[in-house]
Amino acid sequence: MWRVARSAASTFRRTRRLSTAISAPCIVHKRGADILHDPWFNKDTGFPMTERDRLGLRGLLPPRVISFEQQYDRFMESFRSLEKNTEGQPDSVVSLAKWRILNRLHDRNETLYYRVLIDNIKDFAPIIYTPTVGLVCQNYSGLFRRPRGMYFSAKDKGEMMSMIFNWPSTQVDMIVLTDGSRILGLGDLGVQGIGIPIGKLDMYVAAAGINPQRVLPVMLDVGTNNQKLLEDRLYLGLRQPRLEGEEYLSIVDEFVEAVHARWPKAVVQFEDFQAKWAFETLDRYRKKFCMFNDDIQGTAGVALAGLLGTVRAQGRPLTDFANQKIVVVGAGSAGLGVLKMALQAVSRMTGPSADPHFFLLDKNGLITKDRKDIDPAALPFAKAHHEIEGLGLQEGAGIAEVGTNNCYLHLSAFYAFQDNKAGLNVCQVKKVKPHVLLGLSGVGGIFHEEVLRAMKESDSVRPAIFAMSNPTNNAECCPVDAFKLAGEDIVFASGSPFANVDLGNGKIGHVNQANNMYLFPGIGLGALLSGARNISDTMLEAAAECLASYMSDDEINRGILYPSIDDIRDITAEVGAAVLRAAVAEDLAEGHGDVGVRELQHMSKEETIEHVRQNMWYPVYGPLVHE
Ligand SMILES: NC(=O)C1=CN([C@@H]2O[C@H](COP(=O)(O)OP(=O)(O)OC[C@H]3O[C@@H](n4cnc5c(N)ncnc54)[C@H](O)[C@@H]3O)[C@@H](O)[C@H]2O)C=CC1
Ligand SMILES: CC(=O)C(=O)O
Ligand SMILES: [Mg+2]
Repeated sequence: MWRVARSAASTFRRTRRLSTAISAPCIVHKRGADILHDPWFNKDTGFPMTERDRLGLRGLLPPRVISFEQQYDRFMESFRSLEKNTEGQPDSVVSLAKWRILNRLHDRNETLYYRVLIDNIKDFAPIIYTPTVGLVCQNYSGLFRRPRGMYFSAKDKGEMMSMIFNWPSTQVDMIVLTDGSRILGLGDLGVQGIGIPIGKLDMYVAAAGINPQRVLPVMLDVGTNNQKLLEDRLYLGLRQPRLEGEEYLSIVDEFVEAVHARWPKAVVQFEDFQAKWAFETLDRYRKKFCMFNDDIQGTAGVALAGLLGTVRAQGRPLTDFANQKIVVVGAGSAGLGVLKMALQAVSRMTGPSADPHFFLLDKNGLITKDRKDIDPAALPFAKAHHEIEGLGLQEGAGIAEVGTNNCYLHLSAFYAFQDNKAGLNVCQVKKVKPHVLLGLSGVGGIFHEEVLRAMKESDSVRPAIFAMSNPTNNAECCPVDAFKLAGEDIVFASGSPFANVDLGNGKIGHVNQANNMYLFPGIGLGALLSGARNISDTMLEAAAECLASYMSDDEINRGILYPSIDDIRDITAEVGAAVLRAAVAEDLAEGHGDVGVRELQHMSKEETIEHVRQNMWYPVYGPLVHE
């Protein structure tokens, strides 16, 4: 089941470029300046003379034709000089300046934008995705110049079925939807959360090769409970408290039905909903539509793949996963999603009477069966009295009012945090001696010095620390401190990117990025190309298994749990194929385009991967033909 082999991945990017160098003509319904102002078709100075004649562009551009490669180089030169010119300025200023220059290109010329994004994904993902996207959302109303995506608000009730036809593209394959209620670890950002669907869909184009003309970022604005935003005169969303209960659900229902009516085969990804609505909407729609919740389900698969990797890194057989003591800090949509999938994995390994060693904490500390008003979703992971009394633990152990006084990157800041002894009760880590400490709390710096030092006493020869909260400032700890305080042998992963740590003597502490970006593009693409009626647990497990088995033993031994982001298209092709095959095997597939189910059924695994690759869009200037 858990294959350990690397595909012929590294050759993929090169061959893909060659194979798409000649692209099919694209029909445009516009002429002249309208084309120049349409980022889907615009080539700027790259329009050849024949096209300038055909499309009424002669005279609207300077006479010299500049090649795609020259345009690419010119953009990269501008980007590099911006980097140079902003040297020494605060990180937030530099990050926003980089986001602006990329966003301007996105607004003007999508082909060039996606080419620079794909070719420089390692440098640009932190700008269009976490962490900078968080800053962009926080400053959205001020940064706003042009709309992107669609906005459905509580004031649009009864109108959504007609509004959906305002979207200019005839076909939509992927939709990412948020209500802005829990944006990364930044809380309720109301309409400003639209930056997240935009960033996620940029990753879909870059990683899964979804055609950018077929993606739709959506904001469902049902109000906000963020007082600061409600009082901000520039705030662009509805100035009203969030809708609740049936009122809220009726808005989501109406939107989902409108989408389904126009694009019945579109895959809908729910993103960054507060936990109660994340679970409720997943439950409500997952059997009716082809949808998934990325924070619950995508994160779970990525975390599980990483957790299985840590078992391999300990030199243990994968079945030893059932014996791992895992402390999860954060019992929201992400933390519960991870534990649910981990429990399923243990059950597959040991049978239905599985008794995993999971400990779950939320802001009120350790969750036990004594908890009053326990969240039903947390109940399967709540500890019974007899399970913890021997450890000297009790309900709420580790309870503390944790300030969100963020302390990252610099050890001195962490030490400052120690003055506030609140936070994760170090005794728990000392008493449990976990193999894995995994944070999905959204609370920056909560894995403070004492906690990290206590991980040295872990029962594992290779303890793992996953500080998965985003963006950077909300990470539970930074890798420099983790390697310094918990020991050089740890395996480390964070949700947002950090640099590897130089441990001296030529040794490197590898920093993994445990982010759902390694799975959601493949889940969406596999679901789309299979034409799945819905996205089942088996399809999600197939995605996680594929990621878990992608890394070689040598990489795992070096603490490398996930592929480089440079290989994101390759891993996405494999994950997409695994999801597609699972959909076919489960009889959920209906086929896509002119490839029917029977054809999908007859594809070998390698043929499926190749089929997925061949269906990835790649940015080149194709000939434009006026209708
Ligand atoms: N790396 C990745 O791929 C992903 C990371 N995340 C990150 O995970 C974080 C949480 O996301 P959700 O679960 O959706 O949020 P959520 O709001 O649903 O859950 C947060 C949980 O943390 C708990 N918590 C808050 N303060 C705490 C404290 N001091 N000690 C212990 N627990 C505490 C809360 O009680 C709650 O159970 C966010 O920062 C998000 O960015 C989420 C999804 C994917
Ligand atoms: C990565 C992601 O989905 C989150 O932090 O919410
Ligand atoms: Mg998310």
